[in-house]
Amino acid sequence: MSKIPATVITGFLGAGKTTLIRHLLQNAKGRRLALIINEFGDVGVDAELVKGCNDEACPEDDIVELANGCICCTVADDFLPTMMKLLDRPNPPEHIIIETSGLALPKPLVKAFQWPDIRTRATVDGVVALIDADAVAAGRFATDEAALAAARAADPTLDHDSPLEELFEEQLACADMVVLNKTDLVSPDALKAVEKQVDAETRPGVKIIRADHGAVDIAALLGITAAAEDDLDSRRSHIDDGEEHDHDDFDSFVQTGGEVPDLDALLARMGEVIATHDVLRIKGMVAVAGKPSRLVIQAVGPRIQHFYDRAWKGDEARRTSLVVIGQKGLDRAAIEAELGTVIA
Ligand SMILES: Nc1nc2c(ncn2[C@@H]2O[C@H](COP(=O)(O)OP(=O)(O)OP(=O)(O)O)[C@@H](O)[C@H]2O)c(=O)[nH]1
Repeated sequence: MSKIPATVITGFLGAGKTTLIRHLLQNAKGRRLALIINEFGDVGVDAELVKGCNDEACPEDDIVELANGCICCTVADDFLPTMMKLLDRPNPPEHIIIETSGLALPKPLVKAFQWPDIRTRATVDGVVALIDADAVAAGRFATDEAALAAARAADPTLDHDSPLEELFEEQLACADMVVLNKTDLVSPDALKAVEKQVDAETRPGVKIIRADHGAVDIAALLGITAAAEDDLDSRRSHIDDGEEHDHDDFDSFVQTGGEVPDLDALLARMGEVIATHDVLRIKGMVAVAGKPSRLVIQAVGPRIQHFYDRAWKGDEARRTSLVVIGQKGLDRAAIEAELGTVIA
């Protein structure tokens, strides 16, 4: 029996994983795909957006959400049973795509493919790491040496680099292919510098391809045949050295409310909140007063994007829900108060 290939899509918060997967589904060329989506924060925006594709390549039944925290920490409880269910279907998918949360370490997930129940029936075709070229060029993953020294002085047990840098290294070290995304936002010279920085973190021979809005040819992405689960030792991870990985370095919460009376006021306030509190990511759905459609809002660092995705359904409450993610110490009360002034 041939094994069902699975592709793991990793990459930091907002790198463009969902965008790439939507592109993949829309260009699946007749392949039947199943999707496992793991998201940080429980608003389920990614799954909603992917389901919104309404694509034959991946009907809603083939999209599974894993919302109980990061996939790397819930492998046994969530991921394995989900995989078994997909593999046990009378008509299993041709290829499984797994979107990890932006804070997940890919290695424990790849390791799960060594479990006896899975190993004979599925294989990791490839780990694809998405990189936000704009964020790398802006130095978001570089260590702020002064801040690190101060943190170590305050907590001598601190045993790793900045949490963002750690994830950047971790996700690239596990990759079989890197997609350098958001090339539209950086200059050619900056892109070359980013490529060099990325190349330094990958294993030898790993290909880096450039992309704009995750537009990568499905033939390049699927069918890498890496069997990554057989090659774990070459993929270095901080957890190999016995380091803990419990996501304590990040904080997140969901802010909910009613309608937003003035969208421009919300956008302006979000911009201020992101800058003041160094928020990494905000995403969610907004009920804008007087509008029949719901608004999807996305912020990655200082960049905020929004669009109306579909009409509110008759039985749906017109509510606003935003996931806010930042580094440890995020001032939730202050952010809630500031955003609360523009959400009813
Ligand atoms: N300018 C630009 N924006 C992009 C590109 N790719 C994605 N985006 C935008 O970046 C934001 C985040 O994209 P997502 O695809 O949701 O990122 P993600 O990696 O799935 O995010 P998380 O699941 O929260 O980690 C969205 O507003 C996208 O429209 C790109 O190539 N260029």
